[in-house]
Amino acid sequence: MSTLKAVSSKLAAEIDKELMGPSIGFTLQQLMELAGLSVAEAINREFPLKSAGEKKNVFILAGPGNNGGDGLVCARHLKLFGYNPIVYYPKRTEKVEFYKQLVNQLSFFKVPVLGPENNDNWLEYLKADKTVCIVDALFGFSFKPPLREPFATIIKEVCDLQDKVPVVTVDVPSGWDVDDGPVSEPHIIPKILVSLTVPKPCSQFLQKSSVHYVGGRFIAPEFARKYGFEPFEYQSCDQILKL
Ligand SMILES: NC(=O)C1=CN([C@@H]2O[C@H](COP(=O)(O)OP(=O)(O)OC[C@H]3O[C@@H](n4cnc5c(N)ncnc54)[C@H](O)[C@@H]3O)[C@@H](O)[C@H]2O)[C@@H](O)CC1
Ligand SMILES: [K+]
Repeated sequence: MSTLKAVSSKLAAEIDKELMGPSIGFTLQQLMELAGLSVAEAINREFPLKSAGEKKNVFILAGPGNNGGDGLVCARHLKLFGYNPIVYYPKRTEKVEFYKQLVNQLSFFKVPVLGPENNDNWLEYLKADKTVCIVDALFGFSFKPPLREPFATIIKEVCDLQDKVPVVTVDVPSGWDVDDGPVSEPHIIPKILVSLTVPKPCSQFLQKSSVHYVGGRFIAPEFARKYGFEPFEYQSCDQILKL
């Protein structure tokens, strides 16, 4: 088991900037692909299809920023893994071309993407008895409370469901303060958290029964140490590590 280290929202943004800056030169698309793949791998690890019987649906809630983009990528990989992903993407970032491309890729794989054109009635499409988990990819480390609509309502709806359908959170539980944890009621209680690159301080407020993974395997050991944490000891070709 690794020692749990966390970086603040401010430091997480600096890490992101340096990874995509001129000296390292990752593109956002590259990092997002690896981030989304790691979330899909965590879902497959926790809810392998062979033991999930008839349940194959995974409901992905995708937010307006890069956390939402991770959710779109995750949906595509889940489809390739044999799940039946359904995406609700209420507020699309039309000005960034590659978000449109991610949606086109989902339609190429016949993954439904719901939104205003379905009157935003995502709950009608969520069949609790057929759904393995809900993926919370609404907000990540750039979220600043208080929640604005329509997301305040969506998060309340998730909270009403979370006793029946487990929530898998991407990087930061949506609606939580990245540094201070849950700041409003009701709040999302993830069964599984996949922290990307390195956990954020709010992860200390996870319930003891929750499962915590780190994913987004894209940094060199020296880079981790420079930002004050020990590199995570991923095994073999795994994209995730249980903390
Ligand atoms: N280095 C990494 O670890 C990487 C992180 N990625 C993901 O990128 C995320 C950060 O992405 P972003 O910086 O785009 O930001 P987020 O996706 O966290 O959220 C930003 C969006 O949320 C909206 N928002 C913020 N506060 C709100 C409020 N109170 N009510 C309603 N809307 C609100 C903003 O207007 C903006 O559209 C990470 O958490 C992670 O999921 C990956 O995509 C790539 C690599
Ligand atoms: K999230």
